[in-house]
Amino acid sequence: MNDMNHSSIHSALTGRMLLENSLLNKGTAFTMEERSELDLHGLLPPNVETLEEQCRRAYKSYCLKPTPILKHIYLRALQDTNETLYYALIQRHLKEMLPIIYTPVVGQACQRFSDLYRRPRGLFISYPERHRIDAMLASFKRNIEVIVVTDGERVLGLGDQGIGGMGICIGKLALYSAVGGVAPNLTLPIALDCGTNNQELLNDPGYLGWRNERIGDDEYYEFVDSFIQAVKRRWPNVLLQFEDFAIGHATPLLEKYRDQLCSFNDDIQGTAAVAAGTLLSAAQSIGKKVEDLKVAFLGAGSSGCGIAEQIIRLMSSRGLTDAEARGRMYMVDQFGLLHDGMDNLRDFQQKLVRQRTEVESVFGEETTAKGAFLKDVVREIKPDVIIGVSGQTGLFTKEIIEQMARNHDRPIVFALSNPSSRVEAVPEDIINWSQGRAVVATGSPFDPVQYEGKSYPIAQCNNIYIFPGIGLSVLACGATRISDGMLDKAVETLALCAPSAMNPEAPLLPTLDTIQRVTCDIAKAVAIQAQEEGLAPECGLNELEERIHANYWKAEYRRVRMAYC
Ligand SMILES: O=C([O-])CC(=O)C(=O)O
Ligand SMILES: [Mg+2]
Repeated sequence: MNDMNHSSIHSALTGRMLLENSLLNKGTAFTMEERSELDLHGLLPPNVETLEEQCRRAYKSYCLKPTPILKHIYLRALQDTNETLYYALIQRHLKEMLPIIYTPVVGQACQRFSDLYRRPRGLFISYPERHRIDAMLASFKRNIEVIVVTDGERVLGLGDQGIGGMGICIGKLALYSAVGGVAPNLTLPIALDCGTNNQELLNDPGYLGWRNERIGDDEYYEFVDSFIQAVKRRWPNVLLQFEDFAIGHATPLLEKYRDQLCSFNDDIQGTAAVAAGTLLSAAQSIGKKVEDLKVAFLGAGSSGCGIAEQIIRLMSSRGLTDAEARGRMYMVDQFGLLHDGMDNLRDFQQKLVRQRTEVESVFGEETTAKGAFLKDVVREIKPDVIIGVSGQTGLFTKEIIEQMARNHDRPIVFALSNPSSRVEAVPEDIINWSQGRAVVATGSPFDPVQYEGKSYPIAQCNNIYIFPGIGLSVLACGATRISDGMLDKAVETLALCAPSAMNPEAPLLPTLDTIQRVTCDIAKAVAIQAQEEGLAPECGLNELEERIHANYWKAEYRRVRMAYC
């Protein structure tokens, strides 16, 4: 049991060194007693503040920062100075600060990572230093329970950002703590520096990563493998989240390692789970059965195909055969609707393609040869749902949305590419072009849209609704793997928690003021499933609930005492 919420902390550090440690530092909240015991007198202004007072003061400074990226820089500096205050502050202003510490502003922080770099956080493992991985991991004396790792090759929809990908790992882990209650000292962000093919970074004299083109696949897989094996030696029970790997690497890495250590890919499985959960809510709110829907995807990379596979499992759990469910998926990429006559299909696309003969009979030979694009698919197939994971803005055109609105009374439109600058169409346009009838979700946050006197909330269909719950679950129940069954439970639970489950006019996803409670519900459902599958030791429901509660770290100060060695 994790008693860190209540007990005092013993610190071997005193004086200035203690104030430099962001996990232990309380700044002006060190009491006079602590200041005496820990040699802090004179190093702090004399007025002792409460956490609440510190939050008010920090919020004032935050508000003085004129732009989102300056606000981000302020919060990151606070995180590196005093983590308890940082989390207390963002939990009090979650709706306002989430877009600053996470998507979309974190995208800019990744793009400008080297310019903004100030203090060490996390681990940078570069290819030329690959022989030192064990020593690097050993240098972290703490026990680590959750790692988010990236190679920075596909950061959000912003492409190759080299070591700038560290920014997204830091952002994800901040949410593990702020939303999922994973104590920050148990988390570690890692950037695997395999070089970069981003010419701008390579030309930038200030770039802090390894100035080299990305290594080839043979070296790459060997490098990642030595990293994974070192992690398994150092922290065999850690939960490892793969983040923002490029499409060619994401699925092979997931397939190779998901049975070797407790791991999952956030962009494939996390995004898939939140998208399927949101689709279930959307179907309920328009009075349709999810298994009756036809779904077209724009983008058939690892995320798009991951979402399709998750929806197939959802439909199969509701009575469809696997083949019937697959028959409802239409994957479109830059070459058109995927069919089995196409060259260069990736392994993970093979099971999602249509038959060429079928495509030809619907679209004709000429269109099939050129590629049947989303507008053709929407016109001829009349999907109930379009899901954009293309990483490119503007691809949900007025023509496509108007056609969707002609086909269906309540078309479902998910524009999931991140950050906001990459969204397939902005919600305001989707609502206007469909005369207020489209059911809309996006990956990045958007304000509600006003249309003809009515306000339309826009669901943020982002994996933030999933990964913190998985982390909390693993900590509480000790799961050794993340199975498909566990993700299916996250999907069902998310949809059950959606306000639209009670009222079809209400939002499709839980609002942010309830996200911590929803995360605990997801953690519980996922843990029960892990136990049923033999992936976690059995315990009673009460004990499980207690463990979730006990593991939920709270951003509160604890008495710091001197450790006498
Ligand atoms: O980070 C986010 O907001 C969601 C995500 O994983 C991605 O877009 O790669
Ligand atoms: Mg991602």
